[in-house]
Amino acid sequence: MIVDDTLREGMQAPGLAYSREERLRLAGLISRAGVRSAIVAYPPAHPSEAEFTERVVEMRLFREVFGLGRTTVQDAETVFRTGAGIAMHLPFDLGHLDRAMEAVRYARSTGRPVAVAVVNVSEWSLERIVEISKRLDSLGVDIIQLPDTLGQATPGRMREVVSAVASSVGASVEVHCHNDRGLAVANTLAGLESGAQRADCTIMGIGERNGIADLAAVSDFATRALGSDGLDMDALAEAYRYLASILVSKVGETFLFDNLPFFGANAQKHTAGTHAAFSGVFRASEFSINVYAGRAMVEQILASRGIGASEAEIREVLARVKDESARRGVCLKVDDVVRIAGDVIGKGH
Ligand SMILES: CC(=O)SCCNC(=O)CCNC(=O)[C@H](O)C(C)(C)COP(=O)(O)OP(=O)(O)OC[C@H]1O[C@@H](n2cnc3c(N)ncnc32)[C@H](O)[C@@H]1OP(=O)(O)O
Ligand SMILES: O=C(O)CCC(=O)C(=O)O
Repeated sequence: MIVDDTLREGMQAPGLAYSREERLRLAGLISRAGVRSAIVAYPPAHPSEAEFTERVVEMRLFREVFGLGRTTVQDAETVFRTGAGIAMHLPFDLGHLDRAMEAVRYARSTGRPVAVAVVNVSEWSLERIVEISKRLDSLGVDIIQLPDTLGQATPGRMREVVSAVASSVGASVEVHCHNDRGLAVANTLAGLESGAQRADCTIMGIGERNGIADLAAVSDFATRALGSDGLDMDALAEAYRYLASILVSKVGETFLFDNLPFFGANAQKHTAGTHAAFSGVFRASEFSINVYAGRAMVEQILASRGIGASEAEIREVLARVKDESARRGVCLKVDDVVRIAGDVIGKGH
């Protein structure tokens, strides 16, 4: 099954933030193409994300709607309140696995569908991935997602990981492959051939850094080779055209080159706040700033400009950055963060 991630992962593409109207129109076009499952937003990031998720649930655009959050009880509650299924990602280190499992247990207790991402499958040992997957399976999660978060896997590695997990669990297996080495589609297809029933994809393959697997390519393969229900390609083409127009107007034509593996600059940019917080795993020091920013990202941006701020000031700057990005439906620049910091820090003196 194709799982659309354009509405959530897509908003991690460098330079992109949707307005509410753009995002709703895009959701309608994706639904009209016949996509049945979608991860639509990250509700714990900002009230606008929760509100959008609620709206998509109410509109019944997809058979399954998921909101994403961390493996914490608080994030699971926030997603639960939207009416959506609860998708959660593990942290990028394995220090607090028991706490993460408690949050998964809580999510399961709500009765909603639960998907959990065992992140970073190109980096962790096969034994560890299988062990964690079995623990998740014993808690009764519906979907175990296997993301190649850093985009470093090969098709052989995805085959190995997916076969090992799929043969050890009863849950459905979903793949989510990043494109840093240009292998997102190949790795996703390798996952589908090895026992994954579900694949996360985005229109034009957009997403964090230079994105994930392209939806049309994966859908075409799934239809031809695996006998999946096909999508309406004419309707899908309209969604592609619409997203291309958003990208050109908001990011500019440079996006085309910047998003290439190897040569483009996007592979060195982060949008996800949680990535900036794990700087030992994610090394980029350039940021695309929207509602997905976090405290660590703001702190790093201010430090790069030699601006010191207290914890409370950083939180206040972050809240204003997110509000402004959501209100204007655009990404902010580093200079905007500095301007906002000037207001916040100035106010306190
Ligand atoms: C693999 C993926 O790409 S999954 C998608 C990730 N997407 C995003 O991160 C976008 C949305 N993110 C956000 O809006 C923000 O990062 C928030 C709301 C989640 C958190 O914001 P902040 O509280 O300001 O924290 P910040 O982003 O700086 O750091 C993330 C915090 O979450 C913690 N964390 C990250 N992942 C997890 C997890 N799975 N379970 C528990 N804690 C986690 C980090 O350790 C860090 O904690 P700390 O603040 O105690 O250091
Ligand atoms: O859990 C998810 O749906 C997303 C995970 C993800 O984006 C990643 O690990 O790259």
